[in-house]
Amino acid sequence: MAPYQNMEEYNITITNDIKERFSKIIGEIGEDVSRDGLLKTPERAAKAMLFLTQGYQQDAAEILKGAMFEEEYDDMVIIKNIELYSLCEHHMLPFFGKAHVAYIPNGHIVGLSKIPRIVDVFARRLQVQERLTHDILECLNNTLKPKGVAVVIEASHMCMMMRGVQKQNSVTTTSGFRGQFEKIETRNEFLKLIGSDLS
Ligand SMILES: Nc1nc2c(ncn2[C@@H]2O[C@H](COP(=O)(O)OP(=O)(O)OP(=O)(O)O)[C@@H](O)[C@H]2O)c(=O)[nH]1
Ligand SMILES: [Zn+2]
Repeated sequence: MAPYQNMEEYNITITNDIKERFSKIIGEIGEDVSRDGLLKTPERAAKAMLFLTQGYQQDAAEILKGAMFEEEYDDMVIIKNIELYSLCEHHMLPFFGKAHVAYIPNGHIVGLSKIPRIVDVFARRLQVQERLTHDILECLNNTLKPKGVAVVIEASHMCMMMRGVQKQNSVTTTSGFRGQFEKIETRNEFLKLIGSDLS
């Protein structure tokens, strides 16, 4: 950031830099970068790439801290079917699916929308599904300090669908449990409520 005056200047410089690199790639795969339909493609692709990786500029803990409220509710809170789109760090191809997140408050609840927001913060980076699962889990555990937290992600990986092993129907499930969710009954109640076949 140091050589830039402000965030806007930084964004313009980065976008132009990525745009030039995409232009080169498009030429190198055998396309004519100057044909009408492709004229704006390097810039669009640069903006799309920056959108899909905007999580690097965001702080998930700060988002949670902005909407934590004292409340004596100590049953399970579940937000299920949170759609997510991420990029696998090996091929930079999308993986997408659903996250199911639960926590048991310990004096504080969090604004509901903040859970999907932090899922997006971590999903909009280069990821593996396992780390994405743990990033969400640890952020909630360390920031909200609940009695328990659980995260399940079910996702399909384009790098296994449109290339490589080319399997169209395989779904990868990852999960993480902390605190009271480490007890089998609590974990099973959560898995039952999200309709998972893991229980
Ligand atoms: N564990 C894990 N693996 C992933 C994820 N996304 C992609 N992969 C895998 O990363 C691996 C990279 O393996 P490599 O052998 O280095 O790459 P590759 O030659 O392109 O492998 P293939 O996909 O089998 O053609 C592949 O097995 C992918 O399926 C993820 O989120 N988690
Ligand atoms: Zn991949």
